[in-house]
Amino acid sequence: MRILVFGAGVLGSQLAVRLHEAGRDVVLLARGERLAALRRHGVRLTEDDGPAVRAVPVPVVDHPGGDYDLTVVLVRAHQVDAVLESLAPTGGDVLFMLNWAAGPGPLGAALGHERVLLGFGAFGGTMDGDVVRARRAGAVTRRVPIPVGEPGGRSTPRLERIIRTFRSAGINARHEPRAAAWLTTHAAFEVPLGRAVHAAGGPVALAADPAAVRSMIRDIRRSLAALPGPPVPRAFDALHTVPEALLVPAFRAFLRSRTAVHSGLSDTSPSAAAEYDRLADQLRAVGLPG
Ligand SMILES: NC(=O)C1=CN([C@@H]2O[C@H](COP(=O)(O)OP(=O)(O)OC[C@H]3O[C@@H](n4cnc5c(N)ncnc54)[C@H](OP(=O)(O)O)[C@@H]3O)[C@@H](O)[C@H]2O)C=CC1
Ligand SMILES: CC(C)(CO)C(=O)C(=O)O
Repeated sequence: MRILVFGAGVLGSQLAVRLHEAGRDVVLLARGERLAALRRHGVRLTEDDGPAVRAVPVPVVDHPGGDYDLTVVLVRAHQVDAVLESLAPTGGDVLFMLNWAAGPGPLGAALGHERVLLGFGAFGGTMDGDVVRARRAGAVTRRVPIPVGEPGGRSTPRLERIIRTFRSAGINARHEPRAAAWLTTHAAFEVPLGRAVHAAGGPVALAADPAAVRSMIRDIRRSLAALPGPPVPRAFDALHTVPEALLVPAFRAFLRSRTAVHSGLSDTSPSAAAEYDRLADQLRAVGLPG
Protein backbone atom coordinates (compact mmCIF):
# COMPACT_ATOMS: atom_id res chain seq x y z
CA MET A 1 0.00 0.00 0.00
CA ARG A 2 1.49 3.38 -1.06
CA ILE A 3 0.64 5.94 1.60
CA LEU A 4 0.81 9.74 1.48
CA VAL A 5 0.64 11.58 4.81
CA PHE A 6 -0.72 15.04 3.98
CA GLY A 7 0.48 17.57 6.58
CA ALA A 8 3.89 17.42 8.24
CA GLY A 9 3.06 18.93 11.62
CA VAL A 10 3.00 17.21 15.00
CA LEU A 11 0.76 14.27 14.15
CA GLY A 12 1.53 13.86 10.43
CA SER A 13 5.25 13.68 11.15
CA GLN A 14 4.75 11.09 13.92
CA LEU A 15 2.48 8.93 11.79
CA ALA A 16 4.89 9.05 8.84
CA VAL A 17 7.85 8.11 11.08
CA ARG A 18 6.02 5.15 12.59
CA LEU A 19 4.94 3.83 9.20
CA HIS A 20 8.41 4.43 7.68
CA GLU A 21 10.16 2.66 10.57
CA ALA A 22 7.75 -0.28 10.18
CA GLY A 23 8.95 -0.61 6.57
CA ARG A 24 5.84 0.83 4.93
CA ASP A 25 5.92 2.70 1.62
CA VAL A 26 5.12 6.15 3.02
CA VAL A 27 5.75 9.70 1.83
CA LEU A 28 5.18 12.92 3.81
CA LEU A 29 3.74 16.05 2.18
CA ALA A 30 4.95 19.39 3.53
CA ARG A 31 5.18 23.02 2.50
CA GLY A 32 7.21 26.17 3.14
CA GLU A 33 9.94 26.18 5.77
CA ARG A 34 8.79 22.79 7.09
CA LEU A 35 9.42 21.27 3.65
CA ALA A 36 12.91 22.82 3.52
CA ALA A 37 13.72 21.56 7.04
CA LEU A 38 12.50 18.03 6.24
CA ARG A 39 14.56 17.97 3.03
CA ARG A 40 17.63 19.05 5.03
CA HIS A 41 17.40 16.67 8.02
CA GLY A 42 14.40 14.34 7.64
CA VAL A 43 11.91 14.29 10.51
CA ARG A 44 13.67 15.34 13.73
CA LEU A 45 11.88 14.02 16.79
CA THR A 46 12.15 13.23 20.44
CA GLU A 47 9.79 12.34 23.28
CA ASP A 48 8.33 14.85 25.77
CA ASP A 49 11.15 17.12 27.06
CA GLY A 50 13.87 14.63 26.12
CA PRO A 51 17.14 16.01 24.69
CA ALA A 52 17.85 12.96 22.47
CA VAL A 53 16.67 14.19 19.07
CA ARG A 54 16.90 11.66 16.26
CA ALA A 55 16.43 12.24 12.53
CA VAL A 56 14.37 9.85 10.43
CA PRO A 57 14.77 10.06 6.64
CA VAL A 58 11.10 9.83 5.62
CA PRO A 59 10.71 10.71 1.90
CA VAL A 60 9.11 14.13 1.43
CA VAL A 61 7.07 15.68 -1.41
CA ASP A 62 5.40 19.05 -1.98
CA HIS A 63 2.39 17.93 -4.05
CA PRO A 64 -0.05 15.02 -3.79
CA GLY A 65 0.24 13.60 -7.35
CA GLY A 66 1.75 10.11 -7.41
CA ASP A 67 -0.82 7.32 -7.36
CA TYR A 68 -1.20 6.69 -3.65
CA ASP A 69 -3.54 3.94 -2.45
CA LEU A 70 -4.20 5.91 0.72
CA THR A 71 -3.78 9.57 1.67
CA VAL A 72 -3.99 10.31 5.39
CA VAL A 73 -4.86 13.96 6.03
CA LEU A 74 -3.42 15.47 9.23
CA VAL A 75 -3.92 19.21 8.92
CA ARG A 76 -6.13 21.50 11.02
CA ALA A 77 -9.87 21.81 10.38
CA HIS A 78 -9.62 25.33 8.89
CA GLN A 79 -6.94 24.09 6.47
CA VAL A 80 -9.08 21.33 4.96
CA ASP A 81 -10.65 23.37 2.13
CA ALA A 82 -7.27 23.90 0.43
CA VAL A 83 -6.39 20.22 0.94
CA LEU A 84 -9.64 19.13 -0.72
CA GLU A 85 -8.83 21.33 -3.69
CA SER A 86 -5.40 19.78 -4.12
CA LEU A 87 -6.65 16.19 -3.61
CA ALA A 88 -9.68 16.48 -5.94
CA PRO A 89 -7.73 15.64 -9.13
CA THR A 90 -5.91 12.68 -7.48
CA GLY A 91 -7.11 9.12 -6.88
CA GLY A 92 -7.12 6.66 -3.98
CA ASP A 93 -8.75 6.53 -0.57
CA VAL A 94 -8.49 9.51 1.77
CA LEU A 95 -8.56 9.10 5.55
CA PHE A 96 -9.17 12.34 7.48
CA MET A 97 -7.63 11.98 10.96
CA LEU A 98 -8.24 15.46 12.33
CA ASN A 99 -10.66 17.33 14.55
CA TRP A 100 -13.74 17.71 12.35
CA ALA A 101 -17.41 18.16 13.26
CA ALA A 102 -19.01 18.60 9.83
CA GLY A 103 -19.33 14.89 9.03
CA PRO A 104 -18.16 13.22 5.81
CA GLY A 105 -20.59 15.17 3.55
CA PRO A 106 -18.42 18.14 2.53
CA LEU A 107 -15.35 15.90 2.18
CA GLY A 108 -17.17 13.46 -0.10
CA ALA A 109 -18.75 16.29 -2.10
CA ALA A 110 -15.26 17.54 -3.00
CA LEU A 111 -13.48 14.20 -3.49
CA GLY A 112 -16.18 11.62 -4.27
CA HIS A 113 -18.03 10.03 -1.35
CA GLU A 114 -16.52 6.61 -2.04
CA ARG A 115 -12.97 7.90 -1.35
CA VAL A 116 -13.56 9.20 2.19
CA LEU A 117 -12.83 7.56 5.56
CA LEU A 118 -12.83 9.20 8.98
CA GLY A 119 -10.57 8.82 11.99
CA PHE A 120 -8.71 10.69 14.70
CA GLY A 121 -4.99 10.79 15.50
CA ALA A 122 -5.25 10.22 19.22
CA PHE A 123 -1.51 10.51 19.81
CA GLY A 124 -0.19 13.84 21.00
CA GLY A 125 2.76 16.14 20.88
CA THR A 126 4.05 19.63 20.22
CA MET A 127 6.42 21.32 17.77
CA ASP A 128 9.65 22.85 19.10
CA GLY A 129 11.17 24.68 16.13
CA ASP A 130 11.60 21.89 13.58
CA VAL A 131 11.69 19.18 16.27
CA VAL A 132 8.57 17.13 16.94
CA ARG A 133 8.14 16.44 20.66
CA ALA A 134 5.98 13.32 20.60
CA ARG A 135 4.00 12.61 23.76
CA ARG A 136 5.53 9.50 25.34
CA ALA A 137 2.91 6.78 25.62
CA GLY A 138 1.88 6.18 29.23
CA ALA A 139 -0.04 3.34 30.86
CA VAL A 140 -3.37 4.94 29.89
CA THR A 141 -2.59 6.71 26.59
CA ARG A 142 -0.98 3.53 25.22
CA ARG A 143 -4.35 1.81 25.47
CA VAL A 144 -6.41 4.64 23.98
CA PRO A 145 -7.51 3.35 20.57
CA ILE A 146 -7.10 5.34 17.37
CA PRO A 147 -10.61 5.29 15.87
CA VAL A 148 -11.03 4.77 12.12
CA GLY A 149 -14.23 4.10 10.26
CA GLU A 150 -16.22 4.16 7.06
CA PRO A 151 -18.75 7.02 6.84
CA GLY A 152 -21.52 4.38 6.60
CA GLY A 153 -20.19 2.55 9.67
CA ARG A 154 -19.63 -0.86 8.12
CA SER A 155 -16.40 -2.84 8.11
CA THR A 156 -14.85 -3.13 4.65
CA PRO A 157 -11.73 -4.80 3.26
CA ARG A 158 -10.05 -1.40 2.77
CA LEU A 159 -10.76 -0.41 6.37
CA GLU A 160 -9.43 -3.72 7.68
CA ARG A 161 -6.30 -3.23 5.56
CA ILE A 162 -5.73 0.26 6.97
CA ILE A 163 -6.18 -1.03 10.53
CA ARG A 164 -3.74 -3.89 9.87
CA THR A 165 -1.20 -1.50 8.35
CA PHE A 166 -1.42 0.91 11.29
CA ARG A 167 -1.20 -1.90 13.83
CA SER A 168 1.90 -3.26 12.10
CA ALA A 169 3.46 0.12 12.93
CA GLY A 170 2.49 -0.08 16.60
CA ILE A 171 -0.53 2.21 16.20
CA ASN A 172 -3.50 1.01 18.23
CA ALA A 173 -6.10 1.51 15.45
CA ARG A 174 -9.62 0.22 16.01
CA HIS A 175 -12.75 0.14 13.87
CA GLU A 176 -15.16 2.85 15.04
CA PRO A 177 -18.59 2.25 13.44
CA ARG A 178 -19.82 5.73 14.48
CA ALA A 179 -16.76 7.71 13.41
CA ALA A 180 -18.65 10.93 12.50
CA ALA A 181 -20.52 10.95 15.83
CA TRP A 182 -17.23 10.21 17.63
CA LEU A 183 -15.64 13.26 15.98
CA THR A 184 -18.61 15.53 16.75
CA THR A 185 -18.58 14.41 20.40
CA HIS A 186 -14.84 15.03 20.59
CA ALA A 187 -15.23 18.52 19.08
CA ALA A 188 -18.12 19.31 21.48
CA PHE A 189 -15.66 18.52 24.30
CA GLU A 190 -12.51 19.97 22.79
CA VAL A 191 -13.78 23.39 21.65
CA PRO A 192 -14.74 24.68 25.13
CA LEU A 193 -11.67 22.94 26.59
CA GLY A 194 -9.26 24.35 24.00
CA ARG A 195 -10.73 27.85 24.10
CA ALA A 196 -10.49 28.00 27.90
CA VAL A 197 -6.88 26.80 27.71
CA HIS A 198 -6.09 29.45 25.07
CA ALA A 199 -7.72 32.22 27.12
CA ALA A 200 -5.65 31.21 30.15
CA GLY A 201 -2.39 30.95 28.17
CA GLY A 202 -1.87 27.17 28.43
CA PRO A 203 -3.12 24.08 30.29
CA VAL A 204 -1.07 24.64 33.47
CA ALA A 205 -2.19 28.29 33.69
CA LEU A 206 -5.84 27.20 33.38
CA ALA A 207 -5.35 24.57 36.10
CA ALA A 208 -4.25 27.38 38.45
CA ASP A 209 -7.64 29.11 38.10
CA PRO A 210 -10.41 26.91 39.62
CA ALA A 211 -13.16 29.39 38.70
CA ALA A 212 -12.15 29.30 35.04
CA VAL A 213 -12.01 25.46 35.16
CA ARG A 214 -15.55 25.39 36.66
CA SER A 215 -16.84 27.72 33.94
CA MET A 216 -15.17 25.55 31.27
CA ILE A 217 -16.81 22.41 32.69
CA ARG A 218 -20.22 24.11 32.46
CA ASP A 219 -19.51 25.03 28.82
CA ILE A 220 -18.47 21.45 28.05
CA ARG A 221 -21.65 20.13 29.69
CA ARG A 222 -23.84 22.54 27.71
CA SER A 223 -22.07 21.56 24.52
CA LEU A 224 -22.37 17.79 25.12
CA ALA A 225 -26.02 18.15 26.20
CA ALA A 226 -26.84 19.71 22.81
CA LEU A 227 -25.44 16.80 20.77
CA PRO A 228 -28.03 15.47 18.32
CA GLY A 229 -27.65 11.93 19.76
CA PRO A 230 -25.89 10.13 22.62
CA PRO A 231 -22.17 10.91 22.96
CA VAL A 232 -19.70 8.53 21.32
CA PRO A 233 -18.18 6.95 23.31
CA ARG A 234 -20.81 6.85 26.06
CA ALA A 235 -18.06 7.48 28.65
CA PHE A 236 -18.64 11.21 28.01
CA ASP A 237 -21.96 10.79 29.93
CA ALA A 238 -19.81 10.81 33.08
CA LEU A 239 -19.33 14.56 32.58
CA HIS A 240 -23.05 14.96 33.38
CA THR A 241 -23.32 12.44 36.19
CA VAL A 242 -20.12 13.15 38.15
CA PRO A 243 -20.66 16.13 40.51
CA GLU A 244 -18.90 19.39 39.64
CA ALA A 245 -17.11 19.30 43.02
CA LEU A 246 -15.25 16.19 41.80
CA LEU A 247 -14.85 17.26 38.18
CA VAL A 248 -13.02 20.50 39.02
CA PRO A 249 -10.07 18.79 40.77
CA ALA A 250 -10.07 16.00 38.16
CA PHE A 251 -9.79 18.50 35.29
CA ARG A 252 -7.16 20.52 37.18
CA ALA A 253 -5.07 17.35 37.58
CA PHE A 254 -5.57 16.48 33.89
CA LEU A 255 -4.50 19.99 32.79
CA ARG A 256 -1.24 19.60 34.73
CA SER A 257 -0.64 16.07 33.43
CA ARG A 258 1.86 15.04 30.76
CA THR A 259 -1.11 14.02 28.59
CA ALA A 260 -2.37 17.61 28.40
CA VAL A 261 0.95 19.45 28.56
CA HIS A 262 2.49 17.36 25.75
CA SER A 263 -0.53 17.79 23.48
CA GLY A 264 -2.08 20.27 21.08
CA LEU A 265 -3.52 22.03 24.15
CA SER A 266 -0.07 23.59 24.67
CA ASP A 267 -0.20 25.06 21.16
CA THR A 268 -1.57 28.57 21.65
CA SER A 269 -0.68 29.64 18.08
CA PRO A 270 -3.09 31.54 15.78
CA SER A 271 -3.48 28.33 13.74
CA ALA A 272 -4.77 26.43 16.79
CA ALA A 273 -7.20 29.30 17.55
CA ALA A 274 -8.37 29.32 13.92
CA GLU A 275 -9.08 25.59 14.15
CA TYR A 276 -11.28 26.10 17.25
CA ASP A 277 -13.18 28.84 15.39
CA ARG A 278 -13.80 26.54 12.43
CA LEU A 279 -14.88 23.68 14.71
CA ALA A 280 -17.22 26.04 16.60
CA ASP A 281 -18.84 27.02 13.27
CA GLN A 282 -19.27 23.33 12.44
CA LEU A 283 -20.84 22.67 15.86
CA ARG A 284 -23.25 25.61 15.52
CA ALA A 285 -24.34 24.24 12.15
CA VAL A 286 -25.61 21.09 13.93
CA GLY A 287 -27.29 23.06 16.74
CA LEU A 288 -24.57 23.08 19.42
CA PRO A 289 -23.57 26.28 21.25
CA GLY A 290 -20.16 26.27 19.44
N1 LIG B 1 -1.00 17.89 18.43
C1 LIG B 1 -1.77 17.11 19.17
O1 LIG B 1 -1.39 16.71 20.28
C2 LIG B 1 -3.10 16.66 18.68
C3 LIG B 1 -3.66 17.16 17.52
N2 LIG B 1 -4.91 16.71 17.12
C4 LIG B 1 -5.57 17.21 15.92
O2 LIG B 1 -4.91 16.63 14.76
C5 LIG B 1 -4.92 17.55 13.66
C6 LIG B 1 -3.48 17.84 13.24
O3 LIG B 1 -2.85 18.44 14.38
P1 LIG B 1 -1.30 18.80 14.41
O4 LIG B 1 -0.49 17.80 13.70
O5 LIG B 1 -1.01 19.08 15.85
O6 LIG B 1 -1.30 20.19 13.61
P2 LIG B 1 -0.04 21.01 13.04
O7 LIG B 1 -0.50 22.42 12.88
O8 LIG B 1 1.17 20.70 13.86
O9 LIG B 1 0.19 20.35 11.61
C7 LIG B 1 -0.53 20.63 10.46
C8 LIG B 1 0.47 20.64 9.32
O10 LIG B 1 -0.24 20.60 8.08
C9 LIG B 1 0.38 21.55 7.23
N3 LIG B 1 -0.55 21.95 6.18
C10 LIG B 1 -1.77 22.50 6.30
N4 LIG B 1 -2.33 22.73 5.10
C11 LIG B 1 -1.42 22.32 4.20
C12 LIG B 1 -1.40 22.32 2.78
N5 LIG B 1 -2.42 22.78 2.05
N6 LIG B 1 -0.29 21.85 2.15
C13 LIG B 1 0.76 21.39 2.87
N7 LIG B 1 0.80 21.36 4.22
C14 LIG B 1 -0.28 21.83 4.87
C15 LIG B 1 0.72 22.69 8.16
O11 LIG B 1 1.61 23.58 7.53
P3 LIG B 1 1.64 25.14 8.00
O12 LIG B 1 2.31 25.12 9.35
O13 LIG B 1 2.43 25.78 6.92
O14 LIG B 1 0.21 25.61 8.09
C16 LIG B 1 1.32 21.91 9.32
O15 LIG B 1 2.66 21.57 9.09
C17 LIG B 1 -5.70 18.78 14.17
O16 LIG B 1 -7.05 18.65 13.85
C18 LIG B 1 -5.49 18.72 15.69
O17 LIG B 1 -6.53 19.38 16.43
C19 LIG B 1 -5.56 15.72 17.81
C20 LIG B 1 -5.04 15.18 18.96
C21 LIG B 1 -3.79 15.64 19.50
C1 LIG C 1 -5.52 16.17 25.04
C2 LIG C 1 -6.56 16.35 23.94
C3 LIG C 1 -7.93 16.51 24.54
C4 LIG C 1 -6.29 17.69 23.22
O1 LIG C 1 -5.35 17.67 22.23
C5 LIG C 1 -6.54 15.27 22.92
O2 LIG C 1 -7.47 15.12 22.19
C6 LIG C 1 -5.37 14.39 22.75
O3 LIG C 1 -4.24 14.84 22.88
O4 LIG C 1 -5.61 13.22 22.39
